[in-house]
Amino acid sequence: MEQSLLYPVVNAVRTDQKLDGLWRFSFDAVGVGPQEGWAKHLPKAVDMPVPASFNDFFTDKDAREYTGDFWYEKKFFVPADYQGRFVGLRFDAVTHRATIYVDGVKIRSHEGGFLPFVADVTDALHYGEENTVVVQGNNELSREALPAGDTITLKNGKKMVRPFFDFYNYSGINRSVHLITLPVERITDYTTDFTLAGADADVHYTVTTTGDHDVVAVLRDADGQVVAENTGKQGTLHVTDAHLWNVRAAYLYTLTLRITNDTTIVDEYSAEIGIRTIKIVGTEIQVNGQSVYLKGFGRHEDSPFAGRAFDLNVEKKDFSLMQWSGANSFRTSHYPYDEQVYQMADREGFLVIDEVPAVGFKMAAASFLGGLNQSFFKGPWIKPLHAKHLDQITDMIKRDKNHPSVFAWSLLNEPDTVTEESVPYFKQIFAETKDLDPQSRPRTFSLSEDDTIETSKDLDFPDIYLLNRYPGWYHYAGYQISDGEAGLREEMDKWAASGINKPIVFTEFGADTEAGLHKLPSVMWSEEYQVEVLEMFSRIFDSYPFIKGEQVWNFADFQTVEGNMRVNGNKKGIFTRDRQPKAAAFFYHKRWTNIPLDY
Ligand SMILES: CCC[C@@H]1NC[C@@H](O)[C@H](O)[C@H]1C(=O)O
Repeated sequence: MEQSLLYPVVNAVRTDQKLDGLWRFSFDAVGVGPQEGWAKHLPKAVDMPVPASFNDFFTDKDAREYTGDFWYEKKFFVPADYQGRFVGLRFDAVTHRATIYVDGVKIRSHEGGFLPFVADVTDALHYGEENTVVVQGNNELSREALPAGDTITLKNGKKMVRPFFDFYNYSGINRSVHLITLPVERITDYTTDFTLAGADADVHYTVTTTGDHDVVAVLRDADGQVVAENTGKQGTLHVTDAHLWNVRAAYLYTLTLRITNDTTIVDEYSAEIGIRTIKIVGTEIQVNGQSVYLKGFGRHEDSPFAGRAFDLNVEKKDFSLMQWSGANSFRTSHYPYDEQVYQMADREGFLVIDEVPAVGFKMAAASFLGGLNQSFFKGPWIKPLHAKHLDQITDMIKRDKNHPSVFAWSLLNEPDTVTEESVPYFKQIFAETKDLDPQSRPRTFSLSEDDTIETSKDLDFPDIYLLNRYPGWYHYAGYQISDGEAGLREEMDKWAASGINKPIVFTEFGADTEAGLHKLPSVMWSEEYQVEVLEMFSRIFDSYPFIKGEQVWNFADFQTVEGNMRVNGNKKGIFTRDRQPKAAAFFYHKRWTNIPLDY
């Protein structure tokens, strides 16, 4: 668990310099790096952009599919006047694990390819001189790490991953690297929670610091006017006539936390916050006491050239298309996204299901890829896996807890929940994560086709049921789709008869579609057929009042491993990978712009 995951800011007492750009890069297939001194300097290297996945820059398959250790190096100057401050290198994400060296000195390691970590380099730097940072990365998969998979060795000695999940194992320094300096006595974390009282609101806050000086909290409205302030490392800011943050009607205040020593500012941290409440009331998802219906997408951080890298240009385009489609929500399938995504969602009033990469926890997927056919939760890998799973849930909530857009935490995607062995695992992880979120937002996970109201052993745990269902594609497809609709209606009737008192959100449904393929009457893979599948699901969503959301799979076509069921990736996108609309995009533009928020 990281000590601080505050997003870097620049002010009178904090600095943030991005080290993005071209780094030196080298594979290390035979693992000679450590003994050959690569921690100090890479003997030979190519230029590699950061942030970016390295895979798609290469033209030879050994390089694109490379599995194992890889090394990055960057020289950076450290001003003399940084001495006496905390100096850190913040990696927004290195996939899947990394060890950091400065001038040959090992600083730390980190496991988890989709969450940030800070290397404290304060005592390792040469101040007033140029320094060298080296990153030893690794992208192997295993059953005891997230996301789950296998790494095999081919007869030619080369390693290869076999993911138990359906997105390409893009690897590298996928998000920005920051050189940050902070005061020695500083703010390391803060929490916010809200209560509404008529037109007023109370902002309950706590602040964690490294010292004993007190903290002043100041809240400003969108016009920069102070609306409340309080002294104390915890307290309540009372806001008269509060302007609430609402779905697709965002309003953001600025919370400024300051450590002062008489007149001097020791440290200061400001962030945008949205005053809103999230509650599950029976089968309703309520924002500020109003029921909301989720319209939107499962997504991926995925685009041509830079792979899984965060790209602000792509993100801006994606939000523009989501707004055009009439969406109001998305799931960060299947891993926490770059912090800037949540900042955009805060500003645009989107609701976000925030998900950790606990994907592939189902041997069926492995057997689909030629793995074992046993209960995933019975394997010897479960103990080390659980530790990493808990660590990544903890850091995801620590990092994202103050975003008004985040309304639920998804702790797994499509795990095996039909075996008795899964129950103790779920019981433990849900118990351990119960109090991590000061706002006690719903915790959930998605249920695959196998995990129904009759077969799943773990239905007591989630606060919302997320269903991933594929009649019309993986079964009852083509001309048999009418059986698929009948079957899903039968399942929904069973949920209805069960007296469930929790909301259901469909977080995956759809059909692979080759853009530009048209057929009358339709056939599978045609744009016309994708619309028929989505129309079928829409009829069902409109038939059951406890269905409180539809997040179609997927926003855009995305890269996967190669396979006889993938045509250069997963083509279930409503948009193509270069973000052009298929017919289904116009279907949703029409459907969602005519569905009211409290549908
Ligand atoms: C039947 C499982 C469906 C599966 N669910 C997880 C997603 O990450 C995949 O992309 C999706 C698919 O195969 O399209």
